[in-house]
Amino acid sequence: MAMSDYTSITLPTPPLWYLLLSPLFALVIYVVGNEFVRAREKIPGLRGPRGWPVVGSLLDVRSNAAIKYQEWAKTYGGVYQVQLGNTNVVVVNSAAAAKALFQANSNALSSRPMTYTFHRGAPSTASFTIGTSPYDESLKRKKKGAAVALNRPAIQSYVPYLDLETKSFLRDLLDYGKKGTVPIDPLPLIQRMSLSLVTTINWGVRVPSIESALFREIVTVEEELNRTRSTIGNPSDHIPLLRLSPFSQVTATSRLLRQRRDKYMAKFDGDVASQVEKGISGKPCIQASVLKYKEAELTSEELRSISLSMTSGGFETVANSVHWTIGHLALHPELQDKAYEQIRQFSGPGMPDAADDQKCAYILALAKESLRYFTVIPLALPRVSIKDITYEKSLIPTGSTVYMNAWACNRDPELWSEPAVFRPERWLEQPEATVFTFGLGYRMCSAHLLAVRELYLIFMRLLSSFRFEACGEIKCDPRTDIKNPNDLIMAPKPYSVLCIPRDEKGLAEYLAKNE
Ligand code: HEM
Repeated sequence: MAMSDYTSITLPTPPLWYLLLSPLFALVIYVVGNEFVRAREKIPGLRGPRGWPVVGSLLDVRSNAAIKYQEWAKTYGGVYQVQLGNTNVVVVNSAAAAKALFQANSNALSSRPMTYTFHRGAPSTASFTIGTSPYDESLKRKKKGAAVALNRPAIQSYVPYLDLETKSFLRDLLDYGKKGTVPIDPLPLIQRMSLSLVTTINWGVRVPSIESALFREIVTVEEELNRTRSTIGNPSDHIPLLRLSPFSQVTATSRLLRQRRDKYMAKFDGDVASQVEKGISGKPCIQASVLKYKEAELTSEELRSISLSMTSGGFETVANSVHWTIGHLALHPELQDKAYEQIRQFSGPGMPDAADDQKCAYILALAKESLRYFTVIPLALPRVSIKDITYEKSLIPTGSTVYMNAWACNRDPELWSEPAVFRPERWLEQPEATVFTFGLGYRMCSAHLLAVRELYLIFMRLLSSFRFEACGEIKCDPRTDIKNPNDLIMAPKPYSVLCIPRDEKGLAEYLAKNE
């Protein structure tokens, strides 16, 4: 056949209806195929809501998932499965089941899921924070390094930092609140204290003021980055179809944020590394401990990952716990008065000692109650199983995603009477009860001892120095008043308080002498 014969062939024009309907056919084929995939993921024998095609139960839990999961437990029992788009999740909602699964199967539940939004584009697992790393040799090295820097003797060496930062916090409340005469939003002051605790404990470097550019940069970047770690709030983690959307800019945004974070991390890490190299014994800090801890054989990427973990793990968690609690205290003067009385009985007049290791039983109880009642990470951090687990009659296969609903476990009526009431006394009656807020098992919060010690001293000093009075309406109910219900770490809505010094002259004199 000659060439010209081919060029003369004219293809039939497809009818218009065909052109219009073919994307719809493709979508239907996708949805049907995807439903088979989703059905195959379900665990036989475990109950759970049916959910919708493609999205599963994602739309039902997009606002405050922990409360919805707690409600569903009434229908499906303490352990059930839900489908968030294509992610099949086992949700654990009772204290007994959480212990049976996360403690008794600590090793089997030692990994984390890799998500599209957060993990995509990262160079290697060594560069993830400890809390977002899957289980592998690199994670084991990082956890070993962190454990050395966060055990009891290490925490003891950080007491001077706790002392300094809590005093600075009192000074800020006194100054910005004009000795109790001007209402303030305490959040930036709380954030400065929490951030400076992280930076001094990790690198021996302070963030002395909320006016500093460094403060503003770190707060902005860390808050935004934590948003990309949301368990429920990134639909493209669970619905693969959405990843095709040209409007999905999340990954580009997180890349930019990570670049900004790398800048301040590199500066902090570099300063400590050069001190250690020159044999200068600077202030005790986590980075110096892990640099000197040769047995862990950490790579430079892993050392950086430990820094990232301390910042992302320690900043917003402590800050938000304090923020919720001050709001709640302002609404409950009777709680403040009881705490004040207990502190005075325990430590006499003057500033409570930073070296006191949580010996004032009532304030320790108040710190634990704050952790229980507000549960700032309501779904803990997601886990992935690395071995099969048998739970009652069901086999939870290797590779399953499992959420611990710490919120529901902390409010389990089998464990607590009146779980929806803030009552520190419950911890005096049941001192050995579990705080589920830090998770359980091998991947439990690496810094839970440090976190409780920080909160204890913060509340000791706050409540012995100030009375908090609400200014305008304070909405501080953790069931209804969350600022961004999709976030990983829950914050309350903004509010203002008067911080009235209990002994203005005595406090001002103490701070002038002791800073
Ligand atoms: C009120 C304060 C805090 C709360 C409520 C909290 C809560 C949590 C939770 C729920 C987890 C996941 C646990 C699990 O999967 O079972 C976690 C992990 C972690 N936290 Fe905390 N945390 C707090 C403070 C801190 C602080 C101060 C640091 C560091 C200075 C820190 C560092 C970490 C690290 C490194 C992990 C990852 C552990 C792993 O994946 O193996 N946390 N935290």
